[in-house]
Amino acid sequence: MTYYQPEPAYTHGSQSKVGILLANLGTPEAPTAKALRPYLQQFLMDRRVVEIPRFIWCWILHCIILVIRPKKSAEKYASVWTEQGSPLMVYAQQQKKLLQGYLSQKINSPFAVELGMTYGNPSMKSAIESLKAQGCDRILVFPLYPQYAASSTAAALDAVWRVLLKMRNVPAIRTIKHYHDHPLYIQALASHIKAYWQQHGQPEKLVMSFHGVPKFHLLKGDPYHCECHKTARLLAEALGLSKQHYQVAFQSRFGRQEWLQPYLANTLDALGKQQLKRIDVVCPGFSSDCLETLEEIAMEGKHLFQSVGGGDYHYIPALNTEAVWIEAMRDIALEQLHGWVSNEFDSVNAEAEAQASKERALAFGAEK
Ligand SMILES: C=CC1=C(C)c2cc3[nH]c(cc4nc(cc5[nH]c(cc1n2)c(C)c5CCC(=O)O)C(CCC(=O)O)=C4C)c(C)c3C=C
Ligand SMILES: [Fe+2]
Ligand SMILES: [Fe+2]
Repeated sequence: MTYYQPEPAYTHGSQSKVGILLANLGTPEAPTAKALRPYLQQFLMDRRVVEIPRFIWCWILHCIILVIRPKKSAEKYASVWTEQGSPLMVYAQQQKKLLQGYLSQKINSPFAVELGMTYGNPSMKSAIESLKAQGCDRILVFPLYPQYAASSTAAALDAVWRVLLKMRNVPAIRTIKHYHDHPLYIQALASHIKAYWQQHGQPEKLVMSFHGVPKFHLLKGDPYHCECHKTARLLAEALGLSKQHYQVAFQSRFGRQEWLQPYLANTLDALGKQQLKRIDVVCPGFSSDCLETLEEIAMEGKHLFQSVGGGDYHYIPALNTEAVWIEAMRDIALEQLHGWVSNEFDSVNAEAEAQASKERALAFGAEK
């Protein structure tokens, strides 16, 4: 017996690959209370997600939350479940396949893409083991969260570190912390929204809704709140929206603590009472649709807004498998893979560099 996992056989001279590990949250296996229980238990036992002291939290979680919530959440999941499974999983698998294809047109050296979930399956362990079995000794971790939050991004990275802690032959690791202000991400959002408006017309107001976190995370230095606001500002600029034409809100409050404000429910209530003729809601922090967008925003939100006098309500789908988004993912990954893969960008850069140095040499010669 050894503490460290057995390794794939090491062979001299084998070509090493680069792995891209798409990291996402995870989702239950089925829309049932039975499947929700272990998922919620793993999720809500994570200290990154709930920071209440363990002895109090274990009691609350097991005696109250895991008794009541699985059934309620299962009903919500059932309302968005597809024939292929949970929307989050379906989109994440499609994103993985598409990214693999898009990258293969740009990368000349061997690479592999895998999907790993912080909670549930495919686990981070299975994803990393699969990358290693395919010969990857360098891995880029690409969280599918544009804005950094300790409760999402750091939780995903923790799940990666936990796997590595038990590994004898640890791969080199690079991580993407965030891309909330990356021009390609902002452009992808803007062109996706513009295309939606071309087809469906434009609203009086665009609500940009982000997943919430407890307010004390912000007070203790989590940059998530600021990153959400920066995304919103850049997106509004790219769409040419002035301040009165958009609003930021935070959704999915969990528990009794104060969360980031304004709450989406209050925002929709106020906008509905103003009897706006039409609002659109978009969730820029979700790279794919999931329970939180399809049920809470597209269904519950619409009901809230219209029940107090609001007019038309459109939910603009997440980026999902839009080509602009997969291209953005590819190019964000390529920036971070610099020096690890050979690609067209490198040859373009190499050509530009060669040309620049030729010009410098000529200029130097002329000066002399
Ligand atoms: C931006 C990403 C996310 C952050 C930050 C985040 C923080 C956070 N979430 C909870 C509690 C729950 N979230 C749940 C679902 C869920 N959360 C995210 C993303 C972020 N969460 C996604 C994409 C999803 C949907 C998953 C899916 O299967 O579609 C749930 C489970 C559903 C339910 O029972 O309501 C809980 C619980 C907390 C407490 C938190 C920050 C502290
Ligand atoms: Fe969440
Ligand atoms: Fe802030």
